[in-house]
Amino acid sequence: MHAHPENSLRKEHVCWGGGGCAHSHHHRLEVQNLRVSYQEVLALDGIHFSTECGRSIALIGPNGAGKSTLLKALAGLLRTDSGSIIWRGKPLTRSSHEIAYLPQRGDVDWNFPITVRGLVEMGRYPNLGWWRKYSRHDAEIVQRALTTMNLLDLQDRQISALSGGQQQRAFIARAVAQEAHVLLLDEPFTGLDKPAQESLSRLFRELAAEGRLLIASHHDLQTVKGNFDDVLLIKKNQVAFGEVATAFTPERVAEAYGH
Ligand SMILES: Nc1ncnc2c1ncn2[C@@H]1O[C@H](COP(=O)(O)OP(=O)(O)OP(=O)(O)O)[C@@H](O)[C@H]1O
Repeated sequence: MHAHPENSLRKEHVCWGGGGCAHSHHHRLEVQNLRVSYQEVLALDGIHFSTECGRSIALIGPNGAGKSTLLKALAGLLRTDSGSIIWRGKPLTRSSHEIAYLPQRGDVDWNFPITVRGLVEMGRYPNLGWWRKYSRHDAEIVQRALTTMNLLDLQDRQISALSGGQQQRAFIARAVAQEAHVLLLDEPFTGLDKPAQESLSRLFRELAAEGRLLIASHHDLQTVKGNFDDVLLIKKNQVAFGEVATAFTPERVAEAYGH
């Protein structure tokens, strides 16, 4: 059965989503000694961390540090050279509907002709086998995602006719409809004004409280504290990982940014 977001309990006991979540176990994501390269360019090396549903992680590092690469690798979209990504105890070898990836704004064709509802409905397709029709259950989940993300009034709008904040919300609604446990977001705050950033940050807290795992690349060092539980600092290699309060020190930031 599918857990309703509104039924989700306390974050230390609950993983969001359907089935198999014993209260004594957490859905864990473990990354072990990950290395990724593009032909001769080594983009990531020695990335290793372990986390669980209910956390939000800021992925920080200078330009070219490998943030997008790591998010794509976690989404199962890239071939890795070595190391492993273990999701719920099993190696992740390809993309999973439990893990949703939201690309950088610049990588999305916002003129693609699709309505908000159509985009959110796309979230159901990974769950549909070719033999199964889009059901009333699917429609309910889409409706709930649109409601949760406050998009009901905008559902018939083309995504090209939305503000940046609304576009982000529509993409997150798609991930919610997908019943993703893990949300990988590439620079979700970029291009949003203050109110939209604040509402997105509130939404992140809610999604984490529901028991989802959020990993977002982030450029604004001033807003890490308060918006995220943990930080993963990288510069091709891993510089630090841990709770923001302890791992996000000026020394580590200087190490990652090289000054
Ligand atoms: N398709 C590609 N082919 C070759 N090299 C690539 C490719 N994509 C990324 N790279 C290289 O891999 C490294 C990591 O890039 P990545 O985009 O992951 O960094 P990033 O931390 O997301 O950067 P930014 O903050 O600028 O978005 C860089 O050296 C980049 O030039």
